[in-house]
Amino acid sequence: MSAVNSNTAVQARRAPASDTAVSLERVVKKYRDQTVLHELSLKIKRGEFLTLLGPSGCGKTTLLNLIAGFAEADNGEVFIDGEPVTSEPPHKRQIGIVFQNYALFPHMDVERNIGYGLRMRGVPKDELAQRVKQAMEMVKLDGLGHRKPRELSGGQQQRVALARALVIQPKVLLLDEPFSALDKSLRGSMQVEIREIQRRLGLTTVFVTHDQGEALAMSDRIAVMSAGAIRQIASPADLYQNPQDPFVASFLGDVNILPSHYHGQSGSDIQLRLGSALISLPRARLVGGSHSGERLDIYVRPEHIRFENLHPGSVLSGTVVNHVFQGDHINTFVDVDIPMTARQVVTVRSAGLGAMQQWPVGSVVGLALPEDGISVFNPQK
Ligand SMILES: Nc1ncnc2c1ncn2[C@@H]1O[C@H](COP(=O)(O)OP(=O)(O)OP(=O)(O)O)[C@@H](O)[C@H]1O
Repeated sequence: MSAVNSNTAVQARRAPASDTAVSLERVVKKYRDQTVLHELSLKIKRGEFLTLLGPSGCGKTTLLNLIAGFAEADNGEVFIDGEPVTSEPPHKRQIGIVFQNYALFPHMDVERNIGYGLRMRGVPKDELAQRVKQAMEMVKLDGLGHRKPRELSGGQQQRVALARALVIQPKVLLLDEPFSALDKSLRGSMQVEIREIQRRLGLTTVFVTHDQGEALAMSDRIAVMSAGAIRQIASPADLYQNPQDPFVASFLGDVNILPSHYHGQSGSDIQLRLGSALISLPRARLVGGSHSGERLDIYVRPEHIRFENLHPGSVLSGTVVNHVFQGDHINTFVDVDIPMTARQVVTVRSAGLGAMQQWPVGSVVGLALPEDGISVFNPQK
């Protein structure tokens, strides 16, 4: 047998490398009598950029702290690279972290801040200097090595924090709301830069934010959290287009909620009564089951509704009450009368100025709903 063949044989006997970098299994975290995470399970793939998105207080930072080792689970297990680390202290987990306030050491200059983790690990001086230099180049901090944090801009401080996290060659990078102290334009460019570095290094990254736009723009997958649980985890496009939960649908982008009633089924379609109109949708758009006459909420995003000349078959009709110019799109508010339920204002989003010119305030319009881009939820379930 040749050397190559025997090598192959050895590899074949080995278990295939898992594509899971971090795994949490039924973790529970309590603070006194408050349960902050409820038997939460999550698998983070190697090299992916995963975002924890949710409103304030839903448990995002707590989850990050369990991965980092700053907090210990009351129940359940945390694995990194397949090894249980639930009781391991933070310094044994090989994790890089960028905190919201960066947490730089004020008395150390940039180089010493970045080299801190390597000094703690006893890395020899020459190698340390080399790695600090590389990290500084990567985050574009060349020439600022001898400045103290107070002599840096917010964006530069963030670069130091990022370099300090990257220089230890972490198994996982954790980012806890790292952009919140930056102004809007800097935030956008740092998002792009961090994502480029992360991709180049193939670095498994967990990012915490409560900013939907940031999550949609940056992530391979988003885990939407509320009240200590993950409601849905999927790619940004899938979450936006196919939410499986009303909370997810309304947390990720604007949505109109139209009250309807289940009418019946025909083949692979369901029929809903919306006011006096009967509409047919693919069965797959309804999340959960329903019975005849039961109330169902139709969730439709503003950009999926179309204006039409009012005609007897129009699903919805209403009066334009306002146009709001937003630069790249216009939001038009239409006061809609849904017979047998209630009047409500529906938002329609369109690109360009066409809708504003064609349907001035006061116009009576018809509104068409698409089959795609609609989700239907049973509010009783
Ligand atoms: N050390 C602690 N002691 C007691 N309660 C805590 C502690 N840390 C967090 N909590 C509580 O746990 C819950 C979840 O907090 P956590 O910081 O994880 O939420 P979050 O989603 O990160 O919120 P935010 O977006 O505001 O940072 C909150 O109700 C919070 O008050």
